[in-house]
Amino acid sequence: MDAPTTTSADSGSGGGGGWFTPRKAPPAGASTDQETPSEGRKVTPIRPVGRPERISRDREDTVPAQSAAPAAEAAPAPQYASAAGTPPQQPGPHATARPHAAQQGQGSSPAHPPHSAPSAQAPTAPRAEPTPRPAPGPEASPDARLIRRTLEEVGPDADKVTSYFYALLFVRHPELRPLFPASMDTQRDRLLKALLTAAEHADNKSVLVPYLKNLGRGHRKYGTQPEHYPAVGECLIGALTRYATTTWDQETEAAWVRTYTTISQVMIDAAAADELRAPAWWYGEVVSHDLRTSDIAVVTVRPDQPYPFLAGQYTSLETPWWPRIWRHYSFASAPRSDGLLSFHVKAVPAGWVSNALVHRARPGDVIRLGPPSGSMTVDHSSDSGLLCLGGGTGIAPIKALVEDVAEHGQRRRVEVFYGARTDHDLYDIDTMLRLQQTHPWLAVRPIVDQQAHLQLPDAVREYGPWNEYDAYLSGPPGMIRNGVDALRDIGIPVDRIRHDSVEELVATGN
Ligand SMILES: NC(=O)C1=CN([C@@H]2O[C@H](COP(=O)(O)OP(=O)(O)OC[C@H]3O[C@@H](n4cnc5c(N)ncnc54)[C@H](O)[C@@H]3O)[C@@H](O)[C@H]2O)C=CC1
Repeated sequence: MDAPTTTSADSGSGGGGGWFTPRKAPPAGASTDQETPSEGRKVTPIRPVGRPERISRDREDTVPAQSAAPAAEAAPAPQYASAAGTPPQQPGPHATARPHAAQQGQGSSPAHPPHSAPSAQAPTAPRAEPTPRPAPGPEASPDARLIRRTLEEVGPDADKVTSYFYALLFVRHPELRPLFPASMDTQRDRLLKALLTAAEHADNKSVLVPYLKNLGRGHRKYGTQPEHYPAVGECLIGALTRYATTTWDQETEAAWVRTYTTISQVMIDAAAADELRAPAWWYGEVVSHDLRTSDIAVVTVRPDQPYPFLAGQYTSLETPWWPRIWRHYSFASAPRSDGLLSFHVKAVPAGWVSNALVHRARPGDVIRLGPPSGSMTVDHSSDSGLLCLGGGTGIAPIKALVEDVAEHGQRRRVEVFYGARTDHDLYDIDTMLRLQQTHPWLAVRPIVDQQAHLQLPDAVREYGPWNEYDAYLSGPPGMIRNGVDALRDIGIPVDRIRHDSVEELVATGN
């Protein structure tokens, strides 16, 4: 599924001098346009580069409840937490728990941005728990060591670096500002964070390259073009120059330029290869909207063209009411013969997209879909059982996995633990029990916190043995974190534990 990209690991590595110049011209006719089914293509707001595909699912970034429009600069608190404490993860919204990884400033501080720049004090990325930065090992390359030294210095000023970076970007390249969401609060540090994370792991090519390819492909929907990358890189260096005052020197700058050049080339190549075979986005017309509880809806859409994906994967959605704000949701069904796609959406307090999808979307509305992503998929060459933990709306991809096993006609044991806080929150239990009735190899066990007096992961310990099972976890970050611990405790090897990556490449040690 990966694009046959050139990773260009050494592109631009001939020295820290020149800036990266995109190898490929922007694809001819590759417009950033969007079309509505009836209106033809029109210009789509784009986002230049570098938002990590952080899984937010229905736990999306939020906006102050009173905001009528996403214009305020006050930052909402994104809710998706990092999986600190879990093993390093493969980048991508799904990861196994395998313990692997997962500016031409030239010393001069750029001019201060005007005060209208994004506030430095606003909360930025989800940082539910700090993830310690891995110390550069003795085998770290000289560039990696310099980069980590910079990151260590700017770490305490992360918010300021973020604000300064965007201020620079928008002051120096005002033409890029309309390409970002009107309010930058929910997303503003994703770009920088992705770049810094990638740079930090520059030595770990086996993890980094797939991560960047995915990032590059995912950025097609924003309309990212190769010529945006130098602008971003320039401002990245500008921001680092300003805040890494004691460690920044020519050598460090050269290391950053080389690393950023490599990062951007991998992303550009991946996007270009993807362009040959898939659209940058799909339109999806809402064909049904089933309000299951006061805050959970099952939304089914019909894509405007075939949408290939695998059970267990997820996509990103943009509603017409909040342009350029994308949120991730898992496919709640295996691919269907009628091509329809379903999503389970929980409206979270002050969540922009989730509230729109739950409370506003109606049949006939048209949303946009990004490409499918994630690798929490079933290995059909194996006959191991599947132990699935689905917490809350995290049951959505688990249901898709069950359907996938059913369609492949195998008789593998599938044990689903469906966790919820109250009975009422088991909004999809009827579907799951129907599946259980149909398939003798399937067991579904609802675990309600209030009744069981224990949380979902602990309930699993009371059953088993699980040593012949592959484990799949889907739900809130805390559940995944505790679930991984619980499953490892009961002897499931970490390379058989699969779950959505709560934050790529940020887990300890990757
Ligand atoms: N909608 C979708 O397509 C998908 C959503 N998700 C994620 O699933 C989550 C669903 O949220 P809600 O429905 O509000 O779930 P919730 O907060 O009500 O929790 C659901 C279950 O997880 C357990 N749990 C929660 N925190 C735990 C912890 N710290 N340790 C152990 N167990 C814990 C609870 O006991 C409960 O059984 C969101 O974070 C969402 O991002 C994940 C994959 C797909």
